[in-house]
Amino acid sequence: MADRKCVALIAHDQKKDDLADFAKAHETVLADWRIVATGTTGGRVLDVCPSLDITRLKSGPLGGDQQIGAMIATGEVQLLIFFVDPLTAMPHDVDVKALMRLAIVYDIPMALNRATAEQLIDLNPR
Ligand SMILES: O=C(CO)COP(=O)(O)O
Repeated sequence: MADRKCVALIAHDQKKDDLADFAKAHETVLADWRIVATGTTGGRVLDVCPSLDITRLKSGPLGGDQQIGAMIATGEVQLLIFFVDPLTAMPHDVDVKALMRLAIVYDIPMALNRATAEQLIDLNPR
């Protein structure tokens, strides 16, 4: 439904289990959102929450982060939940930074770890 807000879900490889667990724990709340996700992350979340309305974009290193950044710029994404791995070098680090930058530029709520996501998921009006 077009009137539902849209959340973007992304997790780096070492954080995908954690994001899938987070999504399962908040499945009822997430069911009220439209969801976009980078390719692999979206697949992992759908494995545990098959009923969720998730649009899978490209994988992060292949442009998925940039797709979500563009959706933030056009006002299509209102919340970013991105479980970042700070201990692994990423070939697409510039894309990750660009995505975070656009979330700041457009002043949307952005959770970069689970503790913050746990706070935001309940605060945001749906
Ligand atoms: O790399 C990512 C974010 O920077 C995530 O992409 P995937 O969900 O496709 O693994």
